[in-house]
Amino acid sequence: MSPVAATAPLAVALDDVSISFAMKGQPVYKAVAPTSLHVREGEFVAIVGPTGCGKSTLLNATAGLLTPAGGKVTIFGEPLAGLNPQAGYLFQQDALMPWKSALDNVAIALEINGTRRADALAEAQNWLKKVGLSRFADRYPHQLSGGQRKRVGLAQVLVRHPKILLMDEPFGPLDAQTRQIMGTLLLNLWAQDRKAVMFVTHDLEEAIALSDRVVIMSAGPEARIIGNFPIDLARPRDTAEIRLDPGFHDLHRQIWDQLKSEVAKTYGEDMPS
Ligand SMILES: Nc1ncnc2c1ncn2[C@@H]1O[C@H](COP(=O)(O)OP(=O)(O)OP(=O)(O)O)[C@@H](O)[C@H]1O
Repeated sequence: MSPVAATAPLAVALDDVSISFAMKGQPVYKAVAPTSLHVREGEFVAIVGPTGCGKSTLLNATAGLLTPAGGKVTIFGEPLAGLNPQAGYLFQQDALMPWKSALDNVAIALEINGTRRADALAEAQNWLKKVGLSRFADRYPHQLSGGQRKRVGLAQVLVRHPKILLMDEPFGPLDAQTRQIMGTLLLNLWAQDRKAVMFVTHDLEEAIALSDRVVIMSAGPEARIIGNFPIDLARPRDTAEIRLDPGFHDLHRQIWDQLKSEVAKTYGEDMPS
């Protein structure tokens, strides 16, 4: 059981979802075999698995960026048709516009939905403050560090108040220390209104430090979810300090026991013993 109440409404229900890719002149690639994943309102779920297994693909199906070959995607009880309007998506790569300041990059997320510019700017300023960047509002992306650009990216997604947050290796390019700082910032912001989160990461420690539940995907092709580990560590958490908790080590050992055999399948004989 995840620490989130089993009675909380379902934000995302993937039921027997399978995903294939057709490429010219090649057999259809069955990336994801029928698999199911339910994420409740207020639940933070991390998805880990070997490289290329289909983690991003599953996130893309939830975002409505691709249509599954089979199964159902249901968002707050409604079948998903087209793009998921409830979801905010944060990718590994920055999605910032280089010709706009940090403030404008956040404000534009509201302006494209019809918010008046003055209101959008005020709200953007408010979010830059929440991510600790008030003093950098006028800077352009190339004048910001990697961690600062991630903060702008986070503000750009959260300013729209999505009910579901889809995060695909969002802190991947950052150094280990900045990743932990970003993790703690994310948890602090998340604690304010507890969105449903699906967080893809290669980093098992990061997955445990952040989430209520870690799910494991098997190696592809025909990957599916094969492990489900509730993370009952106390909140609020500091993502650096929680790693010193004995409970953290127990969870890491249990989950890695299952994950390592999937990782080994991906690397075959190249896997160091
Ligand atoms: N548009 C596409 N066309 C063809 N194959 C694709 C496409 N997108 C993904 N794939 C394949 O589907 C599989 C799953 O890809 P996906 O990006 O979801 O994996 P991942 O688990 O997120 O990988 P990583 O951890 O390396 O980011 C891979 O074998 C990939 O090559």
